[in-house]
Amino acid sequence: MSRLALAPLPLAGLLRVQRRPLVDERGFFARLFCADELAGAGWAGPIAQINQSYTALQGTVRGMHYQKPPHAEMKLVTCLRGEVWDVAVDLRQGSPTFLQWHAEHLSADNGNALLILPGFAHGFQALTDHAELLYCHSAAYAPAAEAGLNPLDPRLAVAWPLPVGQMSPRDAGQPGMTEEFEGVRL
Ligand SMILES: Cc1cn([C@H]2C[C@H](O)[C@@H](COP(=O)(O)OP(=O)(O)O[C@H]3O[C@H](C)C(=O)[C@H](O)[C@H]3O)O2)c(=O)[nH]c1=O
Repeated sequence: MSRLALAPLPLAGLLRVQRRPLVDERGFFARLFCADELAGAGWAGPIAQINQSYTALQGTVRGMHYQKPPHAEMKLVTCLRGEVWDVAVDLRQGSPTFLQWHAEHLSADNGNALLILPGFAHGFQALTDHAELLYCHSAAYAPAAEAGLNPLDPRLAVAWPLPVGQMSPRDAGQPGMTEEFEGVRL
Protein backbone atom coordinates (compact mmCIF):
# COMPACT_ATOMS: atom_id res chain seq x y z
CA MET A 1 0.00 0.00 0.00
CA SER A 2 1.40 3.38 -0.99
CA ARG A 3 2.33 5.57 1.93
CA LEU A 4 3.29 8.54 -0.26
CA ALA A 5 0.86 10.39 -2.52
CA LEU A 6 2.58 12.22 -5.40
CA ALA A 7 1.11 15.33 -7.02
CA PRO A 8 2.64 17.21 -9.98
CA LEU A 9 3.20 20.93 -9.53
CA PRO A 10 3.08 23.85 -11.99
CA LEU A 11 6.84 23.56 -12.70
CA ALA A 12 7.80 20.26 -14.35
CA GLY A 13 10.50 18.65 -12.19
CA LEU A 14 8.78 19.48 -8.90
CA LEU A 15 6.33 17.21 -7.10
CA ARG A 16 4.42 17.44 -3.85
CA VAL A 17 4.87 14.26 -1.81
CA GLN A 18 2.15 13.84 0.80
CA ARG A 19 2.80 11.42 3.60
CA ARG A 20 -0.02 9.05 4.56
CA PRO A 21 0.79 8.25 8.21
CA LEU A 22 -0.52 5.20 9.99
CA VAL A 23 -2.34 6.60 13.02
CA ASP A 24 -3.34 4.72 16.14
CA GLU A 25 -3.98 5.49 19.78
CA ARG A 26 -0.21 5.72 20.44
CA GLY A 27 0.37 8.34 17.73
CA PHE A 28 1.51 7.74 14.17
CA PHE A 29 4.09 6.02 11.97
CA ALA A 30 4.95 7.72 8.68
CA ARG A 31 7.13 6.86 5.71
CA LEU A 32 9.49 9.69 4.76
CA PHE A 33 11.18 8.16 1.71
CA CYS A 34 10.55 5.14 -0.52
CA ALA A 35 12.80 4.42 -3.51
CA ASP A 36 10.11 2.29 -5.17
CA GLU A 37 7.36 4.86 -4.72
CA LEU A 38 9.55 7.78 -5.84
CA ALA A 39 11.14 5.98 -8.79
CA GLY A 40 8.11 6.83 -10.89
CA ALA A 41 8.63 10.50 -10.02
CA GLY A 42 12.20 10.40 -11.27
CA TRP A 43 14.18 9.55 -8.14
CA ALA A 44 16.89 7.27 -9.51
CA GLY A 45 19.39 5.53 -7.27
CA PRO A 46 20.08 5.52 -3.55
CA ILE A 47 19.96 8.35 -1.06
CA ALA A 48 23.53 9.68 -0.94
CA GLN A 49 23.12 11.89 2.15
CA ILE A 50 20.44 12.88 4.64
CA ASN A 51 20.72 16.32 6.28
CA GLN A 52 18.84 18.13 9.03
CA SER A 53 18.52 21.88 9.38
CA TYR A 54 17.13 23.71 12.39
CA THR A 55 16.13 27.35 12.07
CA ALA A 56 15.47 29.19 15.33
CA LEU A 57 13.65 32.31 14.22
CA GLN A 58 10.56 32.96 12.14
CA GLY A 59 11.38 35.01 9.03
CA THR A 60 14.83 33.49 8.51
CA VAL A 61 15.65 32.69 4.87
CA ARG A 62 18.14 30.02 3.79
CA GLY A 63 19.12 29.61 0.13
CA MET A 64 18.97 29.73 -2.86
CA HIS A 65 21.40 26.85 -3.19
CA TYR A 66 22.27 24.27 -5.83
CA GLN A 67 25.16 22.07 -6.89
CA LYS A 68 26.56 22.45 -10.41
CA PRO A 69 26.74 19.43 -12.69
CA PRO A 70 28.07 16.76 -12.49
CA HIS A 71 27.05 17.06 -8.81
CA ALA A 72 23.51 18.27 -9.54
CA GLU A 73 21.19 16.50 -7.18
CA MET A 74 17.63 15.57 -6.40
CA LYS A 75 16.30 16.64 -3.01
CA LEU A 76 13.34 15.52 -0.99
CA VAL A 77 12.63 18.27 1.55
CA THR A 78 10.47 17.35 4.54
CA CYS A 79 9.42 19.60 7.42
CA LEU A 80 9.47 17.76 10.73
CA ARG A 81 8.83 20.72 13.07
CA GLY A 82 7.18 24.07 12.60
CA GLU A 83 6.35 25.46 9.17
CA VAL A 84 8.34 26.70 6.18
CA TRP A 85 7.63 28.26 2.83
CA ASP A 86 9.75 26.11 0.57
CA VAL A 87 10.90 27.51 -2.79
CA ALA A 88 12.50 25.93 -5.85
CA VAL A 89 13.72 27.93 -8.86
CA ASP A 90 14.09 26.37 -12.30
CA LEU A 91 17.71 26.85 -13.46
CA ARG A 92 17.65 24.32 -16.30
CA GLN A 93 19.09 25.73 -19.52
CA GLY A 94 16.42 25.73 -22.21
CA SER A 95 13.59 25.06 -19.78
CA PRO A 96 10.34 26.81 -20.76
CA THR A 97 10.03 27.76 -17.08
CA PHE A 98 13.65 28.97 -16.72
CA LEU A 99 14.02 31.22 -13.64
CA GLN A 100 10.41 30.66 -12.62
CA TRP A 101 9.86 29.63 -9.00
CA HIS A 102 7.27 27.63 -7.12
CA ALA A 103 6.62 27.57 -3.38
CA GLU A 104 5.09 24.90 -1.18
CA HIS A 105 3.89 25.34 2.40
CA LEU A 106 5.56 22.51 4.30
CA SER A 107 4.76 21.81 7.92
CA ALA A 108 5.02 19.00 10.45
CA ASP A 109 1.23 19.01 10.49
CA ASN A 110 0.35 18.96 6.80
CA GLY A 111 2.69 16.07 6.03
CA ASN A 112 3.78 17.49 2.68
CA ALA A 113 7.29 17.26 1.28
CA LEU A 114 8.77 18.77 -1.89
CA LEU A 115 10.58 16.54 -4.38
CA ILE A 116 13.02 18.61 -6.43
CA LEU A 117 14.65 17.06 -9.49
CA PRO A 118 18.13 18.22 -10.61
CA GLY A 119 18.48 21.71 -12.03
CA PHE A 120 16.67 23.72 -9.39
CA ALA A 121 17.94 26.11 -6.73
CA HIS A 122 16.31 25.58 -3.35
CA GLY A 123 15.60 27.85 -0.43
CA PHE A 124 13.01 28.46 2.25
CA GLN A 125 11.67 30.93 4.77
CA ALA A 126 10.81 29.81 8.29
CA LEU A 127 7.17 30.66 8.99
CA THR A 128 7.52 29.73 12.63
CA ASP A 129 10.30 29.71 15.20
CA HIS A 130 12.01 26.33 15.61
CA ALA A 131 11.55 25.07 12.06
CA GLU A 132 13.28 21.78 11.26
CA LEU A 133 13.81 20.28 7.82
CA LEU A 134 15.08 16.88 6.79
CA TYR A 135 16.76 16.63 3.38
CA CYS A 136 17.29 13.47 1.36
CA HIS A 137 19.95 14.12 -1.27
CA SER A 138 20.68 11.94 -4.31
CA ALA A 139 24.28 13.22 -4.52
CA ALA A 140 26.98 13.80 -1.93
CA TYR A 141 27.82 17.29 -0.75
CA ALA A 142 30.39 18.75 -3.16
CA PRO A 143 31.58 22.11 -1.80
CA ALA A 144 33.53 22.93 -4.97
CA ALA A 145 30.32 22.51 -6.99
CA GLU A 146 28.16 24.58 -4.63
CA ALA A 147 26.50 27.67 -6.07
CA GLY A 148 23.81 30.07 -4.96
CA LEU A 149 21.51 32.89 -5.95
CA ASN A 150 20.53 35.81 -3.77
CA PRO A 151 17.08 35.01 -2.35
CA LEU A 152 16.18 38.70 -2.78
CA ASP A 153 17.35 38.86 -6.41
CA PRO A 154 14.86 41.05 -8.32
CA ARG A 155 15.24 38.77 -11.36
CA LEU A 156 13.71 35.97 -9.27
CA ALA A 157 11.22 38.21 -7.47
CA VAL A 158 10.44 35.50 -4.92
CA ALA A 159 7.44 36.74 -2.91
CA TRP A 160 8.60 35.77 0.59
CA PRO A 161 5.49 35.78 2.81
CA LEU A 162 7.13 37.36 5.86
CA PRO A 163 9.62 40.20 6.23
CA VAL A 164 12.99 38.59 5.60
CA GLY A 165 14.86 38.08 8.87
CA GLN A 166 18.17 36.31 9.39
CA MET A 167 20.27 35.24 6.40
CA SER A 168 23.79 33.85 6.30
CA PRO A 169 26.48 36.30 5.16
CA ARG A 170 27.02 33.99 2.19
CA ASP A 171 23.38 34.14 1.10
CA ALA A 172 23.02 37.86 1.77
CA GLY A 173 26.24 38.51 -0.09
CA GLN A 174 25.33 36.61 -3.24
CA PRO A 175 25.60 38.99 -6.22
CA GLY A 176 22.51 39.56 -8.34
CA MET A 177 22.21 37.49 -11.49
CA THR A 178 23.66 39.10 -14.61
CA GLU A 179 21.82 39.05 -17.93
CA GLU A 180 24.43 36.48 -19.03
CA PHE A 181 23.35 33.93 -16.40
CA GLU A 182 22.48 30.81 -18.40
CA GLY A 183 21.54 28.42 -15.61
CA VAL A 184 22.75 24.82 -15.55
CA ARG A 185 23.19 22.38 -18.43
CA LEU A 186 22.26 18.91 -17.12
C1 LIG B 1 24.51 21.42 2.26
C2 LIG B 1 25.63 21.01 3.16
C3 LIG B 1 26.34 21.92 3.92
N1 LIG B 1 27.36 21.49 4.72
C4 LIG B 1 28.06 22.45 5.55
C5 LIG B 1 28.50 23.71 4.83
C6 LIG B 1 28.40 24.77 5.91
O1 LIG B 1 29.61 24.79 6.64
C7 LIG B 1 27.32 24.27 6.84
C8 LIG B 1 26.00 24.96 6.61
O2 LIG B 1 25.76 24.91 5.22
P1 LIG B 1 24.81 25.98 4.59
O3 LIG B 1 25.12 27.34 5.14
O4 LIG B 1 24.81 25.77 3.10
O5 LIG B 1 23.39 25.54 5.20
P2 LIG B 1 22.02 26.13 4.67
O6 LIG B 1 22.12 27.59 4.48
O7 LIG B 1 20.99 25.58 5.58
O8 LIG B 1 21.84 25.50 3.24
C9 LIG B 1 21.08 24.31 3.09
O9 LIG B 1 19.77 24.73 2.91
C10 LIG B 1 19.50 25.16 1.58
C11 LIG B 1 18.14 25.80 1.57
C12 LIG B 1 19.66 23.99 0.69
O10 LIG B 1 18.82 23.67 -0.16
C13 LIG B 1 20.89 23.20 0.82
O11 LIG B 1 20.53 21.82 0.90
C14 LIG B 1 21.73 23.51 1.99
O12 LIG B 1 22.80 24.26 1.45
O13 LIG B 1 27.16 22.86 6.55
C15 LIG B 1 27.71 20.17 4.82
O14 LIG B 1 28.63 19.82 5.56
N2 LIG B 1 27.03 19.25 4.07
C16 LIG B 1 26.01 19.62 3.24
O15 LIG B 1 25.42 18.74 2.58
